[in-house]
Amino acid sequence: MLSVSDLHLSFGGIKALQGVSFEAAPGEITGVIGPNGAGKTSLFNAISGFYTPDRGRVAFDGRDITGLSPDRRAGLGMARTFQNIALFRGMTVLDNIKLGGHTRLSANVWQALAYFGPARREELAFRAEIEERVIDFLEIDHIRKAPITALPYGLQKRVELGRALAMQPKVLMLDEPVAGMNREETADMARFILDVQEEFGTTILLVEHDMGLVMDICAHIVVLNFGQQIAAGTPAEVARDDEVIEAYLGAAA
Ligand SMILES: Nc1ncnc2c1ncn2[C@@H]1O[C@H](COP(=O)(O)OP(=O)(O)OP(=O)(O)O)[C@@H](O)[C@H]1O
Repeated sequence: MLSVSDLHLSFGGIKALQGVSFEAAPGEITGVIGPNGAGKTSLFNAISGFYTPDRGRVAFDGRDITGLSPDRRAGLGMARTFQNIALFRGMTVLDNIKLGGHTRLSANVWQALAYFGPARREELAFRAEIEERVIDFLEIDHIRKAPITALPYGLQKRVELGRALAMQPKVLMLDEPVAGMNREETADMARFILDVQEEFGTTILLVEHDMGLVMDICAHIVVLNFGQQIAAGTPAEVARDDEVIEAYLGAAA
């Protein structure tokens, strides 16, 4: 479904990724973990097309997409959320979710906004159906007209997930979906992520610091440290890996 091979990316002298290779299995949740600065967000940006790797390849559905723009990748069925919520804060929940269907999360957002005017009727009806499904699925009907700024943080993150789902992605990339959440919000989000996987069969790639969540919901985990992939396997396998333990203990020290 989604695979990266031998990805290298550097910023000046900093080697953010040094030969990362793995495959996100179809319909499964793959976690990417690692201490601060390990390269997780850089990896996400390279996969979604915001950064161009110095070397290596990103493939999606058997096709090499390394050179494609984020727009084109989104068009193929890749959606993502961001570490810092990237919603239109002055707009309502519903309008943000609508944007998921219309935009490809890119610099072309204004073009997408203009689309609301001349859009074809059937297209809009079809979109509206998807939007309603997403709203229902994420249990956010009661806040559909609320501006984003009026919502607690946990709900904002849920709306951001909704916007990604409105794109009907084949691959959903979640960058720290529970960062900053309290326990209840985290449990809710975990349930929604599992429901997405179960109901839509979506392939999910997850970067997250909350180790409990990663261990609970991921089938497969990739561990990065200083841009290198130091381990990969099931939660149980990586949890007992000496190099992983060392990396985390080192980071905590
Ligand atoms: N745009 C950038 N310009 C320069 N350096 C960058 C840039 N993005 C990331 N880096 C550097 O690349 C390395 C990897 O950073 P990255 O944000 O990918 O790590 P991370 O694992 O996501 O960290 P965190 O868990 O703190 O979010 C770090 O040393 C970081 O400072």
